[in-house]
Amino acid sequence: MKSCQVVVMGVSGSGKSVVGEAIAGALGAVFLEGDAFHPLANVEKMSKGIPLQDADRAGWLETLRSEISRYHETGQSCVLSCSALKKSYRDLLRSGAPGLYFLYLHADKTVLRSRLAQREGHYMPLSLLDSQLETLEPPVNEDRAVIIDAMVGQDEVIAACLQALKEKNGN
Ligand SMILES: Nc1ncnc2c1ncn2[C@@H]1O[C@H](COP(=O)(O)OP(=O)(O)O)[C@@H](O)[C@H]1O
Ligand SMILES: O=C(O)[C@H](O)[C@@H](O)[C@H](O)[C@H](O)COP(=O)(O)O
Repeated sequence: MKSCQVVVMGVSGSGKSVVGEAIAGALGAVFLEGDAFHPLANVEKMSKGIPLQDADRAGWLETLRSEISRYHETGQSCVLSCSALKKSYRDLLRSGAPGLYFLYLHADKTVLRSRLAQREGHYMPLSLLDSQLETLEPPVNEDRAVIIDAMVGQDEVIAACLQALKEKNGN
């Protein structure tokens, strides 16, 4: 199987973490939880309901870029969950791992709100969803980026992601 590096992207509640972990398992790839790489200052901000700005995200994205770069350089597969809301953030990640795939989990606000309202044990409050949606630049017509309908059941979303990678990368 050809190795690949993949980012599962989308706003809070779209399913990046659960879907990312599942597809990493199916591919025999390492799963990298993007949220685990935030500096404490970012977590504190988000916990207080303060949206992150470009400057807050810069160091975090740089860390993620160097993480996926290690996998690219050693020819190992990894799946990273990361909101990657703006094209400039995605381009930064691409610079660390040429050929990087993006799977964008798309869901509408009503679905996202209800999922976040039910999610437990996460620092990200529901109140930040609006700013996430305002900041989001969907990866339309971007190289190796696939838009996945994430409003269906989790297993269907995972299957659609794996199918997309199979078509693009032969996995
Ligand atoms: N396709 C889905 N259908 C129903 N619930 C889902 C689906 N995908 C994710 N969830 C649930 O929604 C919540 C948010 O998922 P999560 O993976 O934490 O999203 P993100 O990492 O994008 O913020 C979790 O409680 C998760 O179990
Ligand atoms: O699981 C979530 O709710 C999200 O992943 C959330 O934690 C946030 O989206 C990012 O970690 C970083 O913040 P930005 O999306 O504002 O860059």
